[in-house]
Amino acid sequence: MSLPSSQFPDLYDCGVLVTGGGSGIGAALVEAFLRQGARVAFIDIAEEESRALCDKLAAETGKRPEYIAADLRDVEAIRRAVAAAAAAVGPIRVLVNNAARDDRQALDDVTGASWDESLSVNLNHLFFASQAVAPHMRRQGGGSIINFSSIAFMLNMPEIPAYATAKAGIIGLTKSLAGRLGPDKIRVNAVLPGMIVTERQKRLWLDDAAIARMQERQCLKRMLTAEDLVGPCLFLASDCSAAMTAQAMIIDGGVF
Ligand SMILES: NC(=O)c1ccc[n+]([C@@H]2O[C@H](COP(=O)([O-])OP(=O)(O)OC[C@H]3O[C@@H](n4cnc5c(N)ncnc54)[C@H](O)[C@@H]3O)[C@@H](O)[C@H]2O)c1
Repeated sequence: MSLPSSQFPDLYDCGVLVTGGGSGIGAALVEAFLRQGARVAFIDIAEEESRALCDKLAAETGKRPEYIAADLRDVEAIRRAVAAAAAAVGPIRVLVNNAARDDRQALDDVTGASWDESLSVNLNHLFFASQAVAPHMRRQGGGSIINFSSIAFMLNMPEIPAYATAKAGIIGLTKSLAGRLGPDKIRVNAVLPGMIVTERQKRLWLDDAAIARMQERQCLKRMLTAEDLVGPCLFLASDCSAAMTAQAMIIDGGVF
């Protein structure tokens, strides 16, 4: 599938920050916002992959996103990265909290440290990136924050207890931030992807049988890809969704 052709004029020249933009869905979003004419920065821990993405997009689109290397598990690093992003692309009006890591773990292998680490890579940074970006959005009279949750927390997936907990927590976080930031005209919404077949997912977790089983549950009988998240995220970022906040949008081909 290719990127949707729709243009959102209010995203032109707009400062956008995507976390985990170096691969998968985040990379598709970095490209999509660039193609809208936005000024795009992204944070990622995977330096080689991220720099390769910047080179590829610069060659293909004539525009280079700003890559900021940082570990989102470190709150001070988040604050520095958001400041660096704003210095590079100007005031941030859209934040996409996309980064995560869906490691599998057997129940008996979970420790206090591994549980905390999972919440720090899958939940905590969404709050701290939003906190760091809020003053920039306030100064511009508003903004849009998009939080990546997952339908995984509504399925019986026994091997991802901390990830599922984080993804459920993101719905609560979204509601709370939307209430706190609404008076500043900052909207906060969540997206819940279904099974999105990326290279990483195929390499680590998904075989043909798992993909076929999920398609059996979907209303739409096709594989979903990273590009399927682009239209919903552009819509939530743009003023087309100006009255929409505190919502959770499921993009799963009709599993739920
Ligand atoms: N792919 C799916 O099927 C699916 C389904 C539901 C929800 N989601 C959600 O969508 C989002 C994107 O998923 P994806 O499949 O594209 O994932 P991905 O693993 O391909 O991309 C995640 C990115 O985050 C980066 N990252 C991980 N830990 C980091 C850290 N500590 N600091 C900075 N960057 C870090 C990775 O390097 C990577 O580039 C995630 O929030 C995921 O939970 C994905």
